[in-house]
Amino acid sequence: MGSFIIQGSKGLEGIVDIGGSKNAALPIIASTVICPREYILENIPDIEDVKDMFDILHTMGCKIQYEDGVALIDTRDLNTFKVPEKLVRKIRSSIILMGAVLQRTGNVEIAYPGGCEIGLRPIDLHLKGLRKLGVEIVEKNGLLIGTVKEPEGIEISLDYPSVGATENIMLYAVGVPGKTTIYNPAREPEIVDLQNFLNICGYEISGAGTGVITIEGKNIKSTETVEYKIISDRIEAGTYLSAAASMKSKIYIRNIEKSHFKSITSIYEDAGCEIRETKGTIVIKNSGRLNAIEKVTTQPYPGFPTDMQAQFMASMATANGITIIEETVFDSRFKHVPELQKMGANITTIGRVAVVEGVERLTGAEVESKDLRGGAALVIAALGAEGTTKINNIYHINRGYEKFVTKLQNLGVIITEV
Ligand SMILES: CC(=O)N[C@H]1[C@@H](OP(=O)(O)OP(=O)(O)OC[C@H]2O[C@@H](n3ccc(=O)[nH]c3=O)[C@H](O)[C@@H]2O)O[C@H](CO)[C@@H](O)[C@@H]1O
Ligand SMILES: C=C(OP(=O)(O)O)C(=O)O
Repeated sequence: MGSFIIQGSKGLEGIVDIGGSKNAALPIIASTVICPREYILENIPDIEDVKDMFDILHTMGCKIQYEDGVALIDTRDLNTFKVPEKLVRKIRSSIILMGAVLQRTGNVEIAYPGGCEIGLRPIDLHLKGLRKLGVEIVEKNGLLIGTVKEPEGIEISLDYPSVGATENIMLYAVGVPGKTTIYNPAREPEIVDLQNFLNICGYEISGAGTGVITIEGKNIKSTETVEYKIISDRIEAGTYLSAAASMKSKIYIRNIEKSHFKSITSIYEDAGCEIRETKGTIVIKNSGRLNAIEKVTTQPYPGFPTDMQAQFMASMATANGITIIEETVFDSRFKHVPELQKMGANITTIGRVAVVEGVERLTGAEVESKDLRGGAALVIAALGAEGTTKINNIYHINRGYEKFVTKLQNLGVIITEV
């Protein structure tokens, strides 16, 4: 599964270029199956999850070429409504194919999805939404079998602003006759990107990023090639920001949309970092030990993202004072805590609350990455630790970070992948 070996250092310096957003690219790639045509997608990150999504589409008959961040996808020869089970179980976004394949073929056969093990992660809201839109769904031998029966636009109110459920409903509803309205949808920038992409394809969606999304069902006949550029990854940007903030550093983070991660930058400013923005670039400077933040609670967008909780915790592990971190989005997202403790962090958890008492410095140790962001948190902890850290099981990290080793090396980090 591979390991990173990281030498603790005194600080980061240099420039890092942020790649395309994992959580925007995956549903957009999935949505190319809805309409049989060719697509040219730019800024697709070179990460394991994207490779798995390509494998799924390829297995279903689509043609894919990928080079230098550009994917050419041809979905005209999709030849099945059965989504390959093994691959579906590897990644989270595979479930979005449920809505997309149903819209294309009227049927779907799909397993429960994989992704980070950070809690229960049910898909009841996805299924409830699709059923309301006229899809019959039964479960057989662990597979979900969906058939379009009476498609009709309707009002759907989500009990929770689930990212995946919002996307799945959008992908199916684009071609459902009539008007579908989603109340309390997820408002993440990745949902706005999905709306923008679908509208360029010719569909009619409005309201993404607000509390109501409206979809006018349309039957697209166009075969014209669609070109689209994916937004940059706010969580990747936030991860480099956390890394720089954890030590005496000055780095330039390029290719970002600052408005997408205000909740992250404002917390690091409160902790004592200097953050400036010029067009598309952030300069972050930290000249001393961070100040602890009294309390941070993860929330759906525009709140502080759960996907930054672990990295933030790693920063606060050496801050001056006590930080309380509450995880409200997922029920089991503290698997990095015992690993940080092995490095000398003083963290206590009570249910979904972690109390982090900053220590002067962490020490290198052999630790294990249990999930994507927890793994990134261990890298951040290792950067400022005394001595060498070995992080095992880095598969999880490579699922979501493009050229992680090279980008860190460019910032002066001594890191090798073995
Ligand atoms: C590939 C992708 O885009 N992944 C992101 C997506 O995951 P994902 O789409 O899985 O996250 P959701 O927003 O759906 O989940 C948020 C919460 O809602 C619950 N829930 C969700 C659906 C459902 O049917 N029933 C239910 O109870 C989940 O268990 C969880 O507690 O959004 C999360 C929240 O921002 C991010 O951490 C993930 O990085
Ligand atoms: C939880 C994450 O990913 P996924 O939903 O793909 O497991 C993440 O990106 O932090």
